[in-house]
Amino acid sequence: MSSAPAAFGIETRALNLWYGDFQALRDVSLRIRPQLITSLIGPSGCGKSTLLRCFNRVNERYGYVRTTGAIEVLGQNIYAPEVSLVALRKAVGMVFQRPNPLPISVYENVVFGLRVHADRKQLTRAVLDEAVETALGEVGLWADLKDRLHARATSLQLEQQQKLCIARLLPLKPSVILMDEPCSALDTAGTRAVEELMFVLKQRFTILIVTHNMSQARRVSDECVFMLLGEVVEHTRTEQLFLTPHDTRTADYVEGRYG
Ligand SMILES: Nc1ncnc2c1ncn2[C@@H]1O[C@H](COP(=O)(O)OP(=O)(O)OP(=O)(O)O)[C@@H](O)[C@H]1O
Repeated sequence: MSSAPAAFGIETRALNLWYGDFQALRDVSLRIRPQLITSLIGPSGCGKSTLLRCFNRVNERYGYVRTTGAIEVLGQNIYAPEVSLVALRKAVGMVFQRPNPLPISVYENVVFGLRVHADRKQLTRAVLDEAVETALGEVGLWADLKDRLHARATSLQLEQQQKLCIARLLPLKPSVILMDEPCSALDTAGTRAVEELMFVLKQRFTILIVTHNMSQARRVSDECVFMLLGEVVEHTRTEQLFLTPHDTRTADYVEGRYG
C-alpha cells in the first residue's frame, strides 16, 4: 500500500455487499477522516461489522460474498491488482470483541507480524527487542510487562490482553485500525483504559470502531455513522448526531425508540 498523503483514511463509493441473495450493504458512500475516531452505530444486524470487514477484505473468506463499488484506503483502491491481501492487512489492522492473543509469549505476540512480514535478515534480536519495548510502551503496558515478556499472553488480565492485541499491530505501521466492539469483554476500568489508549492512538491513525454502547460512541468518537438495514442514514460530528440529528430515524435510534 502506498503511503502518499490522502484526504481520507477510508473512502467508499456506492458500496454494495451480498451474502448470497441477501443484500447486507446498500449503496454505502462514506469518507472517514484520518486522525479521528469514527463510530459505526445502529441496531443489531444493520451491517456495521460487515462494513468494517470490507476494509481489510475479510468478508471474502466466505465464497458466497459479492461486493460492488469502490473502497479506497489512504487514496488507494484496495481491489487494485497490485494490492496484495498481505499488504492490505498490514496497513489495516483489526481488533476484535474478545481479546485474541496467540497462546505464545507476550514478546512473540508483539513480534509475530514482523516475523511474518519483514525480511528475516533484518530481524536481529536488537530490532525485535526494540519493537517490543516501543509497541508495549505505546499502549502503556511496558512498565507492567517488561519483566513478564516471556509469560503466556493468554495468562494476562483481559484488559492487558486487549492492549496487547493493539500493540501487536503497531510494529507493522498500519494506517487504519478497525475495532469491532473492542471493549465488550472488558469491565468498566478496562473499558476506560482502552478508550484512553484510543485517544492517544488517534493522533496517528484512522480509527473506526463498531460499538453498541451509545455512551461509548459519545465519549470516544469525533464522528458517528448511523446505519440502518445496510444503509448509511447519517454521518456527522458526534455531538450533532446525538443532539440535533438531521434524520428522524437517527433521532429515533439515539433516543432509544428502537434497536
Ligand atoms: N457470514 C454471513 N453470512 C450470511 N449473512 C450474514 C453473515 N454475516 C452477517 N450476515 C447478515 O448480514 C446482516 C448484517 O450483519 P452484521 O453482523 O454486519 O450486522 P451488525 O450491525 O454488525 O450486527 P450486530 O450489531 O448484531 O453485530 C445481518 O442480517 C446478518 O444476519
